[in-house]
Amino acid sequence: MTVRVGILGATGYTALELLKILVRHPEVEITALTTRQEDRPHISAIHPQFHKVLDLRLENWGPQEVAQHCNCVFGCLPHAASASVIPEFLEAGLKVVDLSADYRLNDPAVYTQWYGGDHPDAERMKTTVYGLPELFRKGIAEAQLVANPGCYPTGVTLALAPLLKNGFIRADGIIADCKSGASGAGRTPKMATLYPECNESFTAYGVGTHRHMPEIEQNLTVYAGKPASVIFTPHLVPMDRGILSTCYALPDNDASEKELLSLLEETYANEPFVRVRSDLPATKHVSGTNFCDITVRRVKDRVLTISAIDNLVKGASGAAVQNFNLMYGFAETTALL
Ligand SMILES: NC(=O)C1=CN([C@@H]2O[C@H](COP(=O)(O)OP(=O)(O)OC[C@H]3O[C@@H](n4cnc5c(N)ncnc54)[C@H](OP(=O)(O)O)[C@@H]3O)[C@@H](O)[C@H]2O)C=CC1
Ligand SMILES: CC(=O)N[C@@H](CCC(=O)OP(=O)(O)O)C(=O)O
Repeated sequence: MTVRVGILGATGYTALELLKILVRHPEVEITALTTRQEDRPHISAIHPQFHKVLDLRLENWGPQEVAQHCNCVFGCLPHAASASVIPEFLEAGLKVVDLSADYRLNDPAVYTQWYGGDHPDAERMKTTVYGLPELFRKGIAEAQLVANPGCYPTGVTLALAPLLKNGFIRADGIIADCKSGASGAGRTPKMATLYPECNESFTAYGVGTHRHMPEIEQNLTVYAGKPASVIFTPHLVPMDRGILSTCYALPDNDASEKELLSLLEETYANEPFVRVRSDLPATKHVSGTNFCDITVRRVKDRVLTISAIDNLVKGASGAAVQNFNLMYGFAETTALL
């Protein structure tokens, strides 16, 4: 079965990473790439990586034109822009993997608090499946719309959720200290990620105000069944890609470091994309891959987790293809290993 696939916002970084994966996917034909540009640029003019690989032009198409060419779309648009078009694709019968944050939270009041304004599609957001297969696989296969997780929440949630669910850490007092490469901010120019601003510099941002804080709390609360409270602080690191997350939690039992590690190993024993390690993860070890590497340590009166992902792969486009594979009944690892 060949799925005709479209990518919305094809000039950006997550789209570039999706294309790299999808051109190798045996069950995919890429049939639509969209941009707001009017001049129908060839894909190789936007992403020169695809010279002699993909012969397709980007189109300034609306949902109806895209729907005529596709069975499935990946939404690589900014927040809000995504929710303004996704309902039309769903009504036209397409499947959608949305990489934006628009359908990740399931409480419209929390959305309003963190994103401002009312959600334009509030009823749908309440029930949209959150696409982190390792913890919420049930439901993805049957879903028409999957909300792909945020990059920071992916690394933090995979590390902490099993420890919380199994009573190894407390739900209060969790700290997530995370560092991201600049591609996390997208290709659309922003002051903070201009080369002279971020090169040879290292800064925190969004302290106490970042929208991934409620997403992390929602994930932990839903998975563990305990209301979790997390202080999340992101940092911008002068590297292209990768996220390293160091989390600090209060223990809820007397488990040794070995027992903590064993729990994570057992939880993820059959997961192709989570590697529980006794040594320390690094962004270089996962760069360009769909892996999340995790370790856990017991230091004084705290449990520490350290996890590494590539923000553009397991934190975005790799996870999106993992979800796509589940939605279409393909082997979950297709085009990803
Ligand atoms: N970068 C990352 O690591 C991650 C990103 N995400 C999310 O994925 C989505 C895409 O991110 P990314 O690829 O990095 O972003 P980019 O800034 O690289 O690309 C965004 C794309 O959206 C299009 N676009 C921008 N503004 C609008 C608008 N108002 N209406 C319609 N189209 C618009 C642009 O296309 P054009 O200008 O050609 O029209 C561009 O191709 C975002 O929601 C982001 O938050 C999620 C996880 C990780
Ligand atoms: C370095 C950097 O700027 N990172 C982005 C994370 C983007 C992302 O993954 O998430 P969303 O899809 O929720 O936007 C940020 O902090 O906004």
